[in-house]
Amino acid sequence: MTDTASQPRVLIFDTTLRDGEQSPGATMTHEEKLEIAGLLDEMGVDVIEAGFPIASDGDFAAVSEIAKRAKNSTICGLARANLRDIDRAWEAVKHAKSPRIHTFIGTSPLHRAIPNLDMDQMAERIHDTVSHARNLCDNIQWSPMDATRTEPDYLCRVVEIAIKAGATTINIPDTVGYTYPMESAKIIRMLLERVPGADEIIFATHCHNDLGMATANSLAAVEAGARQIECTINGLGERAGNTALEEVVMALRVRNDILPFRTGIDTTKIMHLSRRVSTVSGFVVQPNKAIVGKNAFVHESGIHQDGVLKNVETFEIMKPEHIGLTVKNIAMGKHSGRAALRAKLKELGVELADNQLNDVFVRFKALADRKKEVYDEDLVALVSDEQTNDAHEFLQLKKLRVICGTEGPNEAEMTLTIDGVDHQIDCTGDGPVDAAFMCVKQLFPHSARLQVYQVHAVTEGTDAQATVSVRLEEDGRIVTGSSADTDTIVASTKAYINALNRLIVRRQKTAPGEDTKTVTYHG
Ligand SMILES: CC(=O)SCCNC(=O)CCNC(=O)[C@H](O)C(C)(C)COP(=O)(O)OP(=O)(O)OC[C@H]1O[C@@H](n2cnc3c(N)ncnc32)[C@H](O)[C@@H]1OP(=O)(O)O
Ligand SMILES: CC(C)C(=O)C(=O)O
Repeated sequence: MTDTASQPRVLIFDTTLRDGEQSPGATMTHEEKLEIAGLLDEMGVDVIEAGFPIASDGDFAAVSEIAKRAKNSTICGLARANLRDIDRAWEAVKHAKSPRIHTFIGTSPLHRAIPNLDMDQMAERIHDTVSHARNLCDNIQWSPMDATRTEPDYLCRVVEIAIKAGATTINIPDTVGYTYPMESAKIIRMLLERVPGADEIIFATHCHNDLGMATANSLAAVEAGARQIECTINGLGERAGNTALEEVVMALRVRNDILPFRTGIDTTKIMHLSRRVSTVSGFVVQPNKAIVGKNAFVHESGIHQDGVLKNVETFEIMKPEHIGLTVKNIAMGKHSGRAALRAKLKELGVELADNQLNDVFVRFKALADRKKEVYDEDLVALVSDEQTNDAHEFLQLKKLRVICGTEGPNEAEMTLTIDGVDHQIDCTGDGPVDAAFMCVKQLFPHSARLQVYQVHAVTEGTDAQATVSVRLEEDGRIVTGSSADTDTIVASTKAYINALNRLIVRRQKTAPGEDTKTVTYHG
């Protein structure tokens, strides 16, 4: 085990609430911002950029409240290079135990042209605004926006001016995600070598992910001497997003052999924060997202499953517990092999001889060809005596037609196959989903209560697939069902029926109140 205590510290600056919130559609409520800030503070984030106080009264109120509540983190407010913005940012952060003002201006030729300032005029503006900020607060961060497309000589010149005017952190933004790792490192090295006073301040890196290199560029900057990484949870941020906090923090932990730097982050809080940010921002984390994607610790292919069962390190470079994920799933599907099937069944309390396992394996593969994911209940059904020759589902939706719209009543006409026999009914309801669910209830009476009903669009557009998940509860037994279809009503009905089929299996396997555990693989 490496002793990291003596390693140089890299500060983690989280901008989920400022740059992250700039993701189109990611607006968070006041309460949500306070909650996320509280979690970031608890996790050990060094600096929280809580917002852009001049942008709106809402932003001002959130930054002020976060500043008052923060226990450990420095609270930072963003400001353009003008006195009004800077004063407003100070008003918002000044009650923090540790306040910071972050002021910026675009220094590249393209950005200098917007306010129509020449190099000298811009240099003067930087001097004046940074000096003004420093008169208010002794913790000042300055950023030359679009630094990676700024002429190197001019970048050195303005960084020197900002340091002389009192900036304590100089952030080098790759605003448009344009740089690549060697260049990112080169810029930091150049500034450290050429700018007088550079060794007395902290250099930060703020990368965007337009070319998918934000994490690599941030780590390269650290290797070259940057000691603050700006990042967001789940990589949220303008356009393709920012450097993902979870990626840089875990990279520094996992590759501490070649990146010998420490952070103050309690990595076991990562997963929870990722889920909360995803929920409050409405930005679903892609399943294959590094570290926090739902597949990041899931092994579906037989060879991988066999490997992790024998030695988890064969296919995992970090432990799920390190990010606060205590269990991980082995997803049973068409690519799974015998080793995984045996392990899953063992968790369900089923031990089979080799020949029995082979039989079950053949039927499991046939089922997996028809179902995207094979659930615990499906496996239980596969091996049970009464269903040995029948992997078909007890309830099947055969036909559904709905009539809905502005004029009521909403009506559903359904044919449901129950244990191989077709049954038909028409029902009305409060909306088409309610009418369809009513048909199922009439044809297959049950006392299960709908606890959760969730609809997600898989893609954009009106032809997008809807994925629906439902959770039912009956006598303490809880089952979930899900389905996807381009028709939301069909997906909803199938998800409901899917849950009922699992409930039927569950009823046969457990007494009321005695819920079976979810099949999971503990690494
Ligand atoms: C790279 C980044 O992420 S930078 C941060 C970007 N974030 C945001 O813009 C989110 C919040 N922004 C807002 O709410 C609004 O844009 C506001 C309130 C800041 C300004 O709104 P408005 O006054 O209507 O200006 P508008 O948004 O149309 O244009 C931006 C103005 O800021 C100026 N500006 C942009 N950057 C800077 C800067 N660093 N320093 C000084 N002025 C700047 C522009 O030149 C433009 O000025 P102009 O109106 O005189 O031409
Ligand atoms: C304000 C600055 C740091 C920024 O967000 C960027 O340049 O991307």
